[in-house]
Amino acid sequence: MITEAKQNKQSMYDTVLNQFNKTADLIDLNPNIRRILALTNNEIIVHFPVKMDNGEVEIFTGYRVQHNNALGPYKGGLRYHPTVDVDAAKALAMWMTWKTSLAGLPYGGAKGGIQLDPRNYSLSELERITRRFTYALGENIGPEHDIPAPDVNTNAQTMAWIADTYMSTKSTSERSQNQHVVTGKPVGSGGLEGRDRATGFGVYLTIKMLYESRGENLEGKTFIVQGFGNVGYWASKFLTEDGATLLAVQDAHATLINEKGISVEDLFEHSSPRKGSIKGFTGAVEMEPEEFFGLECDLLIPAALGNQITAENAYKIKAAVVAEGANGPTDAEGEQILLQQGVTIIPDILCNSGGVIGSYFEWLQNRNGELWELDEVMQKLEKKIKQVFKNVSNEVAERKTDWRTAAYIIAISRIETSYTQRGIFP
Ligand SMILES: NC(=O)C1=CN([C@@H]2O[C@H](COP(=O)(O)OP(=O)(O)OC[C@H]3O[C@@H](n4cnc5c(N)ncnc54)[C@H](OP(=O)(O)O)[C@@H]3O)[C@@H](O)[C@H]2O)C=CC1
Ligand SMILES: O=C(O)CCC(=O)C(=O)O
Repeated sequence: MITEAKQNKQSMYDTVLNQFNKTADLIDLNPNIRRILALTNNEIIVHFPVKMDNGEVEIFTGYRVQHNNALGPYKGGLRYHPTVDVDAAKALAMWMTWKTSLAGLPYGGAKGGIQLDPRNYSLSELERITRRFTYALGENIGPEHDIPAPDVNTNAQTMAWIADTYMSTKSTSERSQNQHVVTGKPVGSGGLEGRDRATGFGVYLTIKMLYESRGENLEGKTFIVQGFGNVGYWASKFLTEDGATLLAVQDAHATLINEKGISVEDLFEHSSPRKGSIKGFTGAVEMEPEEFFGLECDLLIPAALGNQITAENAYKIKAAVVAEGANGPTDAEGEQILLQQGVTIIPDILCNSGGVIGSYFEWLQNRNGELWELDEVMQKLEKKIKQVFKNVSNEVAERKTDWRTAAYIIAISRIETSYTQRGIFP
């Protein structure tokens, strides 16, 4: 309902650079490392033709931005959305670098996608578009070089097409060694049990841990969620199973409210066959989209696009906690207002890091020829997320600062240490 970056005064790229510069000043980051991290390593733009169902040829533009690989291969999702452009991909790639570093994963950061609205294409057109995009990217991706994953409007099926296309470019004997060129694949094609819910689980767990650190729990807490896709659905499911109540949901087509609580499973059943849209759900009523952020609730979860919380709406927010399931949902001005209002923001690079941690497990599973069971995955995920949360929480306490600043200090300091240890910069 609210549109992304371009229509806002600040772009996502402005938002991430602002966050980075603030931290670089705070930690007195080595000036050479600062110059490197303020730029992206590679910005790949490909144009490729695809034959549509009606026989006509359409030309698409795809992007892959590789921000930094000081800590390991580039890692990050692919987004299919009309707002995808090089600036959006640059911002999202930078967030991946901070996120993988914060989580202590042996990865750098990348992001990309195609500028299109998938609703305008049939499934077979989307398959052909994805396969041609993969060919066009060529060796710019690879299992030890740059490993894509799902993001907005892409899913396990998209990843299966990419893996299949990429592997088909290899000799028969090398194919199986290339399965980990993407993560988030379907279980049965090298995918990891639990990767589907990993991001939403991380969102839930970080919220739960925050409340626990204050001697509270989720029982009786009310929340609202923007975006009811992979992240919004799974986060809502885990939260309601632990006693919280979902009051309102917003997607690109509707904003729904039910003060008695919305059934997450019923809403999911309703939305799945409708290409994800929640519109028309009878277990809630439609409300004005502009009133969504101002609803009385304990917790707000933006789980859709970037730059949604801005100077125009932040002052309306009543929730005491904002848990960033989405990447970059709060711009610099929005954040300033929230902090002044005493709102705790669980920052994206911590809150939604369960996804890339799950991807790391899938990558290891494929690399080592193993099959991990769901219980094992969820236990490992929980342990890792708790560890990352604790690190940030300690930094918050030590520095007496907000959660994003604390998370950025850890993430950027780790990259600085790596460059320094390698002796590149005195
Ligand atoms: N998938 C993952 O593992 C991870 C995702 N993220 C981030 O989480 C966010 C959501 O990703 P994911 O759940 O995978 O994406 P999905 O494509 O599964 O879902 C996106 C959701 O956002 C909604 N949405 C899109 N545009 C708007 C808008 N203008 N206003 C309100 N709602 C809107 C969509 O509604 P509709 O269906 O009507 O278009 C849909 O409900 C993104 O920021 C992504 O980068 C972060 C880490 C990992
Ligand atoms: O799973 C991954 O590799 C990355 C997921 C992603 O795009 C993100 O965390 O924003």
